[in-house]
Amino acid sequence: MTVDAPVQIRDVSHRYAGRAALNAMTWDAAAGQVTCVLGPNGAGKTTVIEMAEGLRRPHQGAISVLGVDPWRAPAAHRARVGVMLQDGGLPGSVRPMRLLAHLASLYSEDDRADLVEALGIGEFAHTATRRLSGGQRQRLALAAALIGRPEVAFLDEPSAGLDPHSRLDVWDLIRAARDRGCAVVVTTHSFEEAERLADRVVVVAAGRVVADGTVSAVRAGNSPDGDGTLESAYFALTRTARTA
Ligand SMILES: Nc1ncnc2c1ncn2[C@@H]1O[C@H](COP(=O)(O)OP(=O)(O)OP(=O)(O)O)[C@@H](O)[C@H]1O
Repeated sequence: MTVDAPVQIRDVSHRYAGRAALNAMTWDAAAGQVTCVLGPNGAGKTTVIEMAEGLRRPHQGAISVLGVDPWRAPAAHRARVGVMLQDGGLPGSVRPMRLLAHLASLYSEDDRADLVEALGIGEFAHTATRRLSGGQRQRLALAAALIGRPEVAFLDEPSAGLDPHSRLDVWDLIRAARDRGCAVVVTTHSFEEAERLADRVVVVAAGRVVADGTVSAVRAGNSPDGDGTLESAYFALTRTARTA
């Protein structure tokens, strides 16, 4: 854990209607790194990410994003943080080019053309968002999250449902964001995605962190002979949490 990490989750607990969803969860995401958050359905990934995005307030614990509590953050803070939600959250009647032009106008730096090129958005740039395929919408949502070169990006399953070419494009873009210093937080159910992208993985189960480290450290620490796969480590870790 580092004092100056742009994303700091500290002892965060949360309940929905009396049922625990997060239980003293603590992890960080560092600048210039991709942090992949893995965990079974219902483990608490979306809940904690929504809190870090300032959309939900924890019942206990503290969250800091770029040094401020995201729940109380001023509008200027939001311009420094990119968000890609699982359901896209895109307005249906707007055309991609118009949406990206509007978003770019909110930032000092206009990197629209690079994102359109990198994600192949040109081929559907003038089609209403509601008429786009799932994968096209996904690519547009990623461009919307990364426009303006945010310092922190929260990407919820960014490559889910994409064809193999688009997945590679998305991974390249995420690496480029990391290489320019962005703290990128990716939630995923894909071991391949985590192995290819993550500088660090945080495995959560039943609202708790059950492993946190590099892919190789998590692999080595959670297989009997120390050379298992991330997948086998994940199953060992999440099985333990389920029966705990
Ligand atoms: N708005 C809500 N009201 C009540 N319970 C909720 C609400 N949102 C989430 N939960 C519950 O909190 C727990 C954590 O849910 P969360 O969506 O954070 O999990 P997740 O790890 O993101 O799952 P998935 O992989 O399916 O997206 C689950 O038991 C879920 O049913």
